[in-house]
Amino acid sequence: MMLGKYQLVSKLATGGMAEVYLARADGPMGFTKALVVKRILPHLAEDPQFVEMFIAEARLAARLDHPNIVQIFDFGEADSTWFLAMEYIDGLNLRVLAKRARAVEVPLPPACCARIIASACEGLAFAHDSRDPELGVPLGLIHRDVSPDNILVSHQGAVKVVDFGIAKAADQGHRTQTGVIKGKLAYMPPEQLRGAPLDRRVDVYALGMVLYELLTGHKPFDATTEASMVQAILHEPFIPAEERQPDLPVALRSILERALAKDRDQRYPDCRVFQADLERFMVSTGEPVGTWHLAQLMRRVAALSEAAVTEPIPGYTPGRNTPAKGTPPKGTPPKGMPSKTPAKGTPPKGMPSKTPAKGTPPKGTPPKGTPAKGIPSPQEPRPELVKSMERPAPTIRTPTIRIPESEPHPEPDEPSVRQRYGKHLAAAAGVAVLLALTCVARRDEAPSPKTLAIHEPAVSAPRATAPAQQQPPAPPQKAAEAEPAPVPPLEPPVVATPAPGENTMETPAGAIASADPSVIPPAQETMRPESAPGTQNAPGKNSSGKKKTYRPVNPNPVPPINLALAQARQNTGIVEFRIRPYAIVWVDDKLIGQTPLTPLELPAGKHTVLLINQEMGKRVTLRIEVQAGKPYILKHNLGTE
Ligand SMILES: Nc1ncnc2c1ncn2[C@@H]1O[C@H](COP(=O)(O)OP(=O)(O)OP(=O)(O)O)[C@@H](O)[C@H]1O
Repeated sequence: MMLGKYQLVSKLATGGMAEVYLARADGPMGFTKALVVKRILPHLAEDPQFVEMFIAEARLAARLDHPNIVQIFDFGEADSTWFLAMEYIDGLNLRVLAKRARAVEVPLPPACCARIIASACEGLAFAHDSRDPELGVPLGLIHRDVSPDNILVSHQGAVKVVDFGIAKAADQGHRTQTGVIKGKLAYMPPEQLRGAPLDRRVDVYALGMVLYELLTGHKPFDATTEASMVQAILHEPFIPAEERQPDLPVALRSILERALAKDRDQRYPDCRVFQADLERFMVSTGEPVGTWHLAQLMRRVAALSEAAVTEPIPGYTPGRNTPAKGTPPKGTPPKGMPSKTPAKGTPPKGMPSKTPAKGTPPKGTPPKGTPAKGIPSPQEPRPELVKSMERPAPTIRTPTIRIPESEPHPEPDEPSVRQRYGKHLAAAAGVAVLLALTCVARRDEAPSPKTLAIHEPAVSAPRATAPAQQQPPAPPQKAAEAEPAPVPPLEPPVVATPAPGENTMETPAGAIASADPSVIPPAQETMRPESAPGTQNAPGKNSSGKKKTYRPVNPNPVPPINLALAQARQNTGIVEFRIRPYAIVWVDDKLIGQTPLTPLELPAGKHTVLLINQEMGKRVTLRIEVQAGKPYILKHNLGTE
């Protein structure tokens, strides 16, 4: 789906007033860029107050250029709604990070928690100190909605504050309704609940709440209702963090006491002073804790989460018992699982994608919670890269491609349906009350090397694959360990004659499927490398030695793979992706799109394919080698990972 000039690839989250999408911008000469597009929820797009708030976010956030604040690229109106385009953060928000860490029993080290909050302090302090570029006067900008959802940690360990949606500059005070509470209740200091004028200390308090949660895994109050939460924030002392976490360093207890003081005069006066205390604590530990350490933490959590999710689930029935997004199945032993190769780099560079096949889920609407109907059971075969060609090929060869490690990959956040504590405080006699509030995964060590079996498709006519389908696939990891050989090129392709209604994605290893037209998307385009026809270039490079770029080919209608091949250039091959149940596909760090996709034209040579299924918590890296003039079908069942 397009929004303005942006291709929306998949939804990352639905917030209180907007939807957040992973998106891609395509430019001339194959230029592409992955980014995030945030657009006002349809039912709010006609509400002038929300539109104004959204536009205010754009105006304010666009002024902020700081490493700890998500950068805004663009802002505009399209399809009767407003949107923001911003930097894509390849990582997790703190809510998800803490949840996943808990699920796999990876403690968040106090020093790492301090590092995260100190970095967020730095970003917020920058915002607080920002000045009008023309007048030079302080803007009086405060965030007012700091929460674990609005602080992101990238896989590279960068900490970024997002969502200045309700940020308010001092000079905009007249535009804000008196008594309206915005932000998330649990993170609001007393003065915000009382509807008092706010200053930067509101963000100090909220950050203190986030720190408390990171350190203890709990909120400082045990309130179960909004009213009791308000009561507790206003009048009750918070539960001492050491009661929740007895071994909490004393210095951090003191820091929490000061950050969470009900009386803001007793609180840190600003985020810089707060940050300074956190930095002192980190220094006192005698160990450095920086970006690299956060990246390590992210990798560990991601790796264990992935391992947990991929553990065979007793009684698992695809389509019914699918574990929650990013949540390891109950009973999965989290300890002792192998850690995975660290993620490195950021994949977000995109390239044009394709149109979904008939009868397949549309882009941006991945199946919720459960795999698509017909997903193979976990016992079913490992991924296959199956070549195809329009002739029967009765024999099967299974050379393997070793996949030495996982590559960095984006791990889109879990879609969150959060409550927006939106509205209406009735402030009365010092006690305000309330509220109509609503709206709402690498490898540290060498992982088991993955092997991608490349089968010379033994495909005869429509249904010649039955015997092979009954064979369980050989464990590819073992094969890889035994054969750490260089990646072999793929064999000449074979395309099977389709059988009506056949879905070949479950075909076991060694058996090539048929090229069922129903799974070949009638997409609008494939990709073609920007290199001179007929030239043989180094893998990943064009004839001038520069990094390859890609451009869409085959305008409407898009041919099936064999036709795409016929139109391909001499030094390229065609790869079709058949991924179960679906995945966001990156090739060579370029975002392709979400399956189903039309066949992709790739330069001959080796390529890295990254498959991400956020709902299943899966991030799989595959290495493939493409030969010029040949079509391939990359089959992978994430359900059997
Ligand atoms: N630039 C980004 N890169 C990656 N993920 C992002 C980005 N911006 C937002 N997200 C994801 O989307 C979620 C919601 O974002 P955001 O808080 O900006 O939306 P919102 O609609 O303003 O939500 P709310 O107003 O309810 O706080 C974040 O928690 C994060 O997981």
